[in-house]
Amino acid sequence: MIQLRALAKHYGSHAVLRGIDLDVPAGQFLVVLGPSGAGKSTLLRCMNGLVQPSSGELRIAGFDATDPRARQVRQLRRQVAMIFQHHNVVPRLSVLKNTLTGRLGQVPTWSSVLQLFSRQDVALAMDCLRRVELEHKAHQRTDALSGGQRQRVGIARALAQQPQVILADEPVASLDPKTSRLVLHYLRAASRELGITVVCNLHQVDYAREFGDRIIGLSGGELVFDGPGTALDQHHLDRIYASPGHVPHPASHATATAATSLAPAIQGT
Ligand SMILES: Nc1ncnc2c1ncn2[C@@H]1O[C@H](COP(=O)(O)OP(=O)(O)OP(=O)(O)O)[C@@H](O)[C@H]1O
Repeated sequence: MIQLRALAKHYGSHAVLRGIDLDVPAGQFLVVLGPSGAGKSTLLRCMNGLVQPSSGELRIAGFDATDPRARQVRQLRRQVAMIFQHHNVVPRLSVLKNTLTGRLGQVPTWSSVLQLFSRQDVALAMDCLRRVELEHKAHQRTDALSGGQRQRVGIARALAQQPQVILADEPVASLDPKTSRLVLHYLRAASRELGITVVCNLHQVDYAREFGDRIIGLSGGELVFDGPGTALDQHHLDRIYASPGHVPHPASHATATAATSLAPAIQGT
């Protein structure tokens, strides 16, 4: 589903991604760990065509994601949904309308401009809201929801797009542990039940272990770990968060350490 070969990204002399090789099969829930500045967001942005790699190959959902032509990028983005840390929902719109915006790339331009959605689109959006247990909020304004509920609307909107891939960039960064686990549960259900490939950037090691089918660790733009959560031991964490020559961001290192020590508390929520 996703293939990267020697993928590199430089900003001037700053190498942000240094030759990443990766194959992600359909339906896998892949977690990307790494300290602040490791290149996690840049990797996701390359995957949806927001950032042009400097060199290397990147194929995703059958598209060449390094092809900058507008039509190619549009087609790629139909298959690749994004979920952001700050959920990016439109507060004044209803929950249902926000979810329906996931259909905009799939409907003719005239109906997207007029925001005319078919009965099938509305039924699909309601089904997506049911998947995140928010169908009872469909007609409420989105700004009446909590942060966690808004992130669930963000997931419903991504599902309404019927993508092959969901890219989630720190989707639980500003949520409490219980809500975070709920949001990750819905994302994992999307991969298990709908076969959607999910690539999810996280700062919390425990969530990565609990939810990821597979974890990769980035450090200084290099892939330094690739395996299941059970194989991710302290040695690997040291390599990811404090590899030689890399000065870890204090906050992200603290998050990794704190998350590890929070394990029993989180299990109980
Ligand atoms: N448009 C840009 N121009 C110049 N440098 C950039 C640009 N975007 C990202 N960078 C740099 O690339 C590096 C990696 O950034 P990126 O956002 O991918 O890291 P990250 O691992 O996602 O960090 P965080 O966990 O803090 O979000 C950083 O040093 C950042 O400053």
